[in-house]
Amino acid sequence: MDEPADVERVGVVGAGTMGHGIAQVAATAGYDVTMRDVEREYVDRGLEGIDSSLERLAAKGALDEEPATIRSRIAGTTDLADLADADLVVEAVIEDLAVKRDVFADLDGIVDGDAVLATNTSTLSITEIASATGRPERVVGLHFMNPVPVMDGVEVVVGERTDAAVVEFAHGFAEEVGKETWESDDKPGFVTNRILMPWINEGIRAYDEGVATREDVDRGMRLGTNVPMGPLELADHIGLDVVLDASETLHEELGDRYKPAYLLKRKVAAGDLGKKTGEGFHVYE
Ligand SMILES: NC(=O)c1ccc[n+]([C@@H]2O[C@H](COP(=O)([O-])OP(=O)(O)OC[C@H]3O[C@@H](n4cnc5c(N)ncnc54)[C@H](O)[C@@H]3O)[C@@H](O)[C@H]2O)c1
Repeated sequence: MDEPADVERVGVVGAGTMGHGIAQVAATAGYDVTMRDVEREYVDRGLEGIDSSLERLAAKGALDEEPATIRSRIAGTTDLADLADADLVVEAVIEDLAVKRDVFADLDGIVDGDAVLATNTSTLSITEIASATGRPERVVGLHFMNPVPVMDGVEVVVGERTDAAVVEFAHGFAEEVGKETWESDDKPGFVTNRILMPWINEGIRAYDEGVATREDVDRGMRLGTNVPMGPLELADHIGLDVVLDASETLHEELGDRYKPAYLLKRKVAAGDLGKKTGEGFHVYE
């Protein structure tokens, strides 16, 4: 099973920001999808997120099928065993190595030995996650970008033992769901977050040290470097807890130039996690 066209069912583990986006693009491409989270409430929130995103895309004329037809291909569950018949599973649970390794060990015992197991990790080692399974050659990084239905790219991350055919499969699957790809070796943060996280942390420090207002830190980078979002608004969009987890991994692996900004840690401690809690560096209505 190394051809994306042979995939019938895609399993997604985690129904949060990334998981429900991945489920949506897979179903839009015609795959049957089973999406799992730990609580029914989180599964339902993910399904609601998919419904509203599909409605928005339909209103813009961006879908070839009715939202209800796409949605009928997605099943939500709290039982990992319901992913047993998946040919590909994409994991998008919290950015915690121990949690991801547990999920992969469980998946390894549930899904067919031929199935590919992919992780959406932002910074963690594909090789360390893969070693929790008995099939490290069939484990690969499929790093989708946020928001998944909107962003054009997927980073394919190659672990120490990932089979070349599985790397090829990962590129092919991402293309099937409408994305362009690039490839990174299994090094902390891969291409994107190795470069993005220090940029965000430097934006936070610049604001904290009084270089400019938060609005002008974002405006300066938007207008001055032609990026769609400045560092503070991008951090809010990603989720400050996700930014802190990623920054801490990079700091641990790559040293002091990756140290998370003090204010980032203070905001996360206060529970101001960005758009998802209504306040991060900016306030959201
Ligand atoms: N947010 C981003 O911009 C972004 C971008 C690229 C990659 N990522 C990565 O994607 C992954 C998910 O991030 P997110 O932003 O969607 O986080 P999130 O907090 O929105 O969602 C994570 C979900 O995983 C669920 N979960 C936790 N343990 C689980 C388990 N054992 N089984 C099933 N579900 C479980 C949680 O209940 C939650 O709903 C992380 O590895 C993150 O680093 C995030």
